[in-house]
This record gives sequence, C-alpha cells and structure tokens, in this order.
Amino acid sequence: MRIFGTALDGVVVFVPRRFGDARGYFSETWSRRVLAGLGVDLDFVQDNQSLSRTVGTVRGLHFQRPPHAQAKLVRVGRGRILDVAVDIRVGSPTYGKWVGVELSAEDGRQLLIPAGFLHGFVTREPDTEVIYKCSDYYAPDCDGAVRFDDPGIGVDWGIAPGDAVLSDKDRAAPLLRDLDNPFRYAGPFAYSAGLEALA
Ligand SMILES: Cc1cn([C@H]2C[C@H](O)[C@@H](COP(=O)(O)OP(=O)(O)O[C@H]3O[C@H](C)C(=O)[C@H](O)[C@H]3O)O2)c(=O)[nH]c1=O
Repeated sequence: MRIFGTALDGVVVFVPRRFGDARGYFSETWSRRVLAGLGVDLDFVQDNQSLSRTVGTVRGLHFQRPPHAQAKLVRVGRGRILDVAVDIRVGSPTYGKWVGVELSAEDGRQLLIPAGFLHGFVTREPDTEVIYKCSDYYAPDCDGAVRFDDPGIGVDWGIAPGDAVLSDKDRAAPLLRDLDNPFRYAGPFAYSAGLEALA
C-alpha cells in the first residue's frame, strides 16, 4: 500500500498493491493494520456504494455533523470520478480550500477524507460505481451539505454547473458562508507529514 499527500493536510491518496496474473489481479483494498502502520488510526463501521448512470453526476458536497462526523475512504469499483474534499475546519490554514483527485477502477486509487471536510465527486464515465468506508454510521439528523458550485470555494468540476446531474437535496444546499459550521481546526495530521505528492 503506497500513500501520497495532496494539497490539503490530512487528505491522502492510498494505492493498494495489485497481484496480477493471467486471470486478472487480486488486491487487499483495505486493512486496518496496514493503515494503522501508516499512522491512519481509523475504525470504519459502514460501507457505502452508489451507482451513477450519467457522466456529469455530482454527489456532494456532503458531511455529517458531530457527534456522527465521518471520515471516508473512497474508491471506484467501476468507471471514473473526480473526487473532491474541502477543508471546512474554522481556523484551519486551508479553510475553504479544495483538492480534487481522479479515482478510477483501473488505477485502484483511494482518497481519505477526514471528518471536518466536505466530500463530493463528479462522474467521468457512465455507470460509475463508488464504494466508500465511513468511520461513523449514517445519522440523518446530522446530515449536512454545501452547494457544489459555491463560488466561495470554487471547485472546478470540469463541467458547466448547469450540466451537473444533481439530487434535489444538493440543488438546494446552502453556501459555506451560510452554514452553521460545527468544525474547528485542531492541528495538523501526523500521518500527512512529509508525504510526496501524487504525480
Ligand atoms: C449517505 C446515506 C444515504 N442513505 C439513504 C438516504 C437516501 O434515502 C438515499 C440517498 O441518499 P443521498 O441522496 O444522500 O446519497 P448521496 O447523494 O450519494 O450522498 C452521499 O454522497 C456523498 C458523496 C457522500 O460523501 C455521502 O456519503 C453521502 O451524502 O440513501 C442511507 O441509507 N445511508 C447513508 O449512509
């Protein structure tokens, strides 16, 4: 398992090893022990999977409030996405900043999004399946969202905002500046220190 940094401290890319042979490949896509060995000490308790039929489907920007804030470990089972994380921890040196990483079934990359960050993705192929682990259970009362096209964040999704395929919930999400924001900066992530960036 290789680990790479991104422009946001705490948001890191994992690339699991693939054992290829004439049949295809085998890969351990997650091991608590391996991630703990890399300094990422997270207990994931729920796996999610979503299928998005159309290119340009945007799901996000989502989060869960404490006491059920979620860290997520995202990968693609089929297709390709631009996966996006936004730091919304008040007081963070990267508050309001975003990073996008392309993940695909082919490259096997995974993105870790800590609690305190918004998460969303846009699909780049039809029938894209996204599979992700969450560090807390779904808690509808704690469910939160911010507009995917919030000009104060400025995510470049690679599509015109008007072309995005959205849920009604995402279409109606507030801007970050209007959010009752529960997250505060609590310092750097030790596992991120000194990581090389993904090429
Ligand atoms: C997230 C979730 C949803 N649901 C139910 C609630 C709704 O009736 C239905 C669809 O939910 P939603 O429209 O919120 O699904 P997405 O738009 O894919 O939301 C997800 O997409 C972004 C990318 C995320 O990071 C979050 O995990 C999550 O918010 O599934 C559940 O039963 N359990 C769950 O954990």
